Amino acid sequence: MTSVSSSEKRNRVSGFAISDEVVLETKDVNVYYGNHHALHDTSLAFHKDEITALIGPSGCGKSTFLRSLNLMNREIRGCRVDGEIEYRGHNINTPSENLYELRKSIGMVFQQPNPFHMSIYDNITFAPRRHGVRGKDVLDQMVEESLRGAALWDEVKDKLDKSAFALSGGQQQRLCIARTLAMHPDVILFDEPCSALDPISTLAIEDLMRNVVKGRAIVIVTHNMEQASRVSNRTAFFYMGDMVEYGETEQIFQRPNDARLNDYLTGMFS
Ligand SMILES: Nc1ncnc2c1ncn2[C@@H]1O[C@H](COP(=O)(O)OP(=O)(O)OP(=O)(O)O)[C@@H](O)[C@H]1O
Repeated sequence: MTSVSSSEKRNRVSGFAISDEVVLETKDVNVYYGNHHALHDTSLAFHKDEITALIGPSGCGKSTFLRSLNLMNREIRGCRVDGEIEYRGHNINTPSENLYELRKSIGMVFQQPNPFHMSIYDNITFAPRRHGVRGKDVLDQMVEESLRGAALWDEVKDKLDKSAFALSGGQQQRLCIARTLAMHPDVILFDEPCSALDPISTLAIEDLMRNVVKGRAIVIVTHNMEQASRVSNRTAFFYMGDMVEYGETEQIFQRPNDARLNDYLTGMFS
C-alpha cells in the first residue's frame, strides 16, 4: 500500500479527512420506533468542508440516523430519539428546538426528487419568501445563484416560469438541491439522492456535492459503494442498528478492521 503525504491529502477531494472543525455531532443517540430499538448509542461527528458517507446493508439504520440529524424523525408517529445532537455545540434534541429555523441550517435532499407543484422559479423562492426575503432583484439573484450552484442554470434559465415537473428526473433532483442551497444551509443531508437516477445524472449530482461542500458539512446515505468511495472524505459503516466502524474513506475501503465491514465490501451480503 502506498502512503499518501499530508499535502497530497489536502489536494484530494475525497478519501481523506481534511478538516478538524466539527459542525454537527451526535452523542449516544438511540432511536426507537415504538418498542423497536432501531439505532444504538451512535456517536459521530461531521466536519466542515467534508462529505461523510453512511453505508451498510438494508435496514441497518442509516436513514433512521440521517433523519435524526435534523429531527426529521419527529414527523414519524411513535418514533423517539434519545441522546444529544449538537449543532455548532448546542444540543438541538430538545422539545423547544425551533424545527422551522433548524431545517434552514440543516437541509435535506430525499431519494425521490420532490419538487413542489410550482414553477422552477417559485420552487427556489418559496421557502426564502416564507422566511421573509422580499424584493424581485434579491429573489432573482437568489434563483440564479442557487441554480448555478446546482449546475442547472444553463439548462433552465430561459424557462424559469415553467413547471418543475417539465424537467427530467436528474434535473428535478438538481432543482431540489438548488432549493436547499437557497437557504444557505450549514449542513446538507442526502438520503440516497441518486437511487432514482441514471449514471450520467448520478455523476452530475456527485460533482455538485463536491462543488457545494466548501464551507459546510455534507452527509450522504448511499447503497452505492463506488459512490461512497468516489465522493466522501469519511465513511461510517452501520450494521443491525450499530455504527460498527468509522474512519477516513480510504481506510474503510482499503483496510477495513471489522470482519462484517470486510464481508459487506466484498459482497458477502448486501
Ligand atoms: N417509520 C418507521 N416505522 C417503524 N420502523 C421503522 C421505520 N423506519 C425504519 N424502521 C425500522 O428501523 C430499522 C432501520 O431502518 P432504516 O430505514 O433506517 O434502515 P436503512 O439502513 O436506511 O435501510 P435501507 O438501506 O433499506 O433504506 C429497520 O428495522 C426498519 O424496519
